[in-house]
Amino acid sequence: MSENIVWHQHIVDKANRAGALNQKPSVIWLTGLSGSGKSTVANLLEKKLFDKQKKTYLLDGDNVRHGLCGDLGFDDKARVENIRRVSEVAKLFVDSGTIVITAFISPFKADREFCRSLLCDGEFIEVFVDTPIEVCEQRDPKGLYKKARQGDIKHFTGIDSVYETPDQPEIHLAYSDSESAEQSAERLYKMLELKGYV
Ligand SMILES: Nc1ncnc2c1ncn2[C@@H]1O[C@H](COP(=O)(O)OS(=O)(=O)O)[C@@H](OP(=O)(O)O)[C@H]1O
Ligand SMILES: Nc1ncnc2c1ncn2[C@@H]1O[C@H](COP(=O)(O)OP(=O)(O)O)[C@@H](O)[C@H]1O
Repeated sequence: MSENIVWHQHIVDKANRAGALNQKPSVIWLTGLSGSGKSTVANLLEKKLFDKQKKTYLLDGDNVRHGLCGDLGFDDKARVENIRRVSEVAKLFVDSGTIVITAFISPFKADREFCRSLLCDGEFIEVFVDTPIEVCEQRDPKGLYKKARQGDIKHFTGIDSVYETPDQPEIHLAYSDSESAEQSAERLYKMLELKGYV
């Protein structure tokens, strides 16, 4: 924290904003390997919420790395800083009353827990997009696994960079041939409804 700073209490607060929007602000944190389906499911979920007039924002690794985190690479230190910045941004969005969906590999448990620690109880929902690396590599939507195997990309998650599996995610999207991305998004949406977030 910077020195000599004083927190300003604003007249309009998170509860006021959330009340006006008739929703419970939260962070739906999708984590998983590259190609596991985070962006696809996150997009479909945001569309479902948007169609119900909910105020949402989707923070996606590839996109955030075009701007806010464009100066960061993929070694461990850079990934920690990436998730630290994203967590702080997510917290600001929650303060604005928004339902935030994030799609970052976020390979380290401590960093995911850091985001949880910034928020109030129940505001952080960890979703483990648990697709085996063999399936991700087979999909290889951006051709990155191929490049990583050829040695053209260093520190690639699951190949020469670690992914720490969540121990107790709020939601576990276990890979199955029979559950489509649309069905996974619907399952997440129903959970949000059931638990009173929307
Ligand atoms: N070395 C390496 N390892 C993993 N991923 C890589 C790498 N280099 C580039 N990319 C692309 O960057 C996307 C992951 O960015 P993230 O910000 O989500 O990563 S992290 O949370 O900081 O680990 C990731 O996006 P997704 O495939 O959507 O996960 C890739 O498109
Ligand atoms: N059940 C599923 N859930 C999510 N993605 C799936 C599923 N089945 C196939 N896919 C495909 O897998 C790829 C996942 O890519 P993407 O969503 O970019 O993953 P990530 O954001 O985790 O890198 C997409 O091409 C998507 O269409």
